[in-house]
Amino acid sequence: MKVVIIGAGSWGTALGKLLAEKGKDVYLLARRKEVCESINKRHENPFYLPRIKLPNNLKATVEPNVLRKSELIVLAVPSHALRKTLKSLRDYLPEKPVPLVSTIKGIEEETLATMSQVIKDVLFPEWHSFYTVLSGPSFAEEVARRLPTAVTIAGYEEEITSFVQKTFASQYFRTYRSLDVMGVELAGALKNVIAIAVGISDGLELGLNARAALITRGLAEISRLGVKLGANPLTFSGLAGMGDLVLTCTGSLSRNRTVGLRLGRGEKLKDILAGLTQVAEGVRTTASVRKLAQKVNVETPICEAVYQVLYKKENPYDMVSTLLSRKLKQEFDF
Ligand SMILES: NC(=O)c1ccc[n+]([C@@H]2O[C@H](COP(=O)([O-])OP(=O)(O)OC[C@H]3O[C@@H](n4cnc5c(N)ncnc54)[C@H](O)[C@@H]3O)[C@@H](O)[C@H]2O)c1
Ligand SMILES: O=P(O)(O)OC[C@H](O)CO
Repeated sequence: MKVVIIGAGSWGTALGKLLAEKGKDVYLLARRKEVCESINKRHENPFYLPRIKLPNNLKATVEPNVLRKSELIVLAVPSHALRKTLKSLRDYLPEKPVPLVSTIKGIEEETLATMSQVIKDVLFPEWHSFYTVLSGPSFAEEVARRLPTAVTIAGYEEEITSFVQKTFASQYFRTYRSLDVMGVELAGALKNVIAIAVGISDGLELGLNARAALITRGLAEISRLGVKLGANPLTFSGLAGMGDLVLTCTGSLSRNRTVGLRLGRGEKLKDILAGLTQVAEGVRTTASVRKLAQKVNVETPICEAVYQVLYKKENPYDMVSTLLSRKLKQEFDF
C-alpha cells in the first residue's frame, strides 16, 4: 500500500516510521529539501525527530506528484497551514478519493473550523466520507521509540474507519474506533489550551492540588463546549479526551505544557515563540476557542484566563486569582 504523509515534522515522521515498519510504502511530503535529503540518505530526521533511526522504506520528497497514486493520505501539518496546504495540493490528488487521516490538533482561527470542516470546504464532496481523525495520548518521540501507545480513530463511515484502524494498529500502537469526529477533533484541540494553563500553574509552583483542579475543571470546560457543538459526552472520558489531556498537561515532552511552564517562570511569549522549532498548537487554539465559546455562549473560564495571559499580557498570578475568585457554583451544570 502506498501511503503519503503530508508534513515531515515530528508527528508525520513518527507515524511514517510506524507504517513503514508495517511494510507500507511510505512517502513524507516535506517542504524542505534538506529534510528529504536527511531522511532519504541518512535515514533520520534531525530537524524534527532527532536520534531516531528511520526504516529504508520511509522516503521523503518535496514533489506533490507523489500523491497521484496514493492509497492512503495522512495530514500532519499545523492546523493554521492545512487550508493553504490542501489548496496547493488539490490538483495532485488521486482521481478517486482514498482514506484521509487527519492527525492535526487545532481549530482554524479565522473560520473557527475544525480540520474536518476545512477539508469539507477545500476538497470535493466525495472526499467527505473518506475522512478520519487520529487522536489521543501520543507523543511522537515515544511512538518513534516503539513505546506502548493507544489512540482513537474517528470517522463518518464504519468501513473506512475500520480500514484506518487496522492500517495503523501494531504491536505497540493500539487503535480504537469511534464515529464521533466532532468530539475527537475538539478534544484534541482543546486539551492544548488546558496544558498551557497547567504549565503556567506549575511554572508558578502552585502545587499538585492546583494541577489536578485545572485538569479536572479543564475537562469540564472541554466537555461543555464539545457537547454544545454536538459531540458525544463519552468521547471526553476516552483516549482523545481525558487520556490526551492528562498526557499533555503532565508530560515533560509536551510543547504546549512547556510554553505554559516558561510563561509561569516569567518569560515573555514572544521570546518563547521565537525559539520554538516545532508547533505549539495551543497558542493559536486559545484564540479560536475563545471566539468559538463566545459564539455558542459556553463558559470556558480557564481558556479565557489563558487568553488573557497570552494575548492581553495579563500577569500569570492574576490568572490564578481571577479563576479562584469566580462566583461559587455547583460542580455540574446538569
Ligand atoms: N508531535 C507530536 O507528538 C504530536 C502528536 C499528536 C498530534 N500532533 C499534531 O500533529 C500536527 C503536526 O505537528 P508536529 O508535531 O508534527 O509539528 P512539527 O512542528 O514537528 O512539524 C510540522 C510540519 O509541518 C510543516 N509546516 C509547518 N508550518 C507549515 C506551513 N505554514 N505550511 C505547510 N507546512 C508547514 C513543517 O515543515 C513540518 O513538516 C499538530 O497539529 C500537532 O498537534 C503532534
Ligand atoms: O507536544 P504537544 O503539547 O503538542 O502534545 C503532543 C500530542 O498532542 C500529545 O498527544
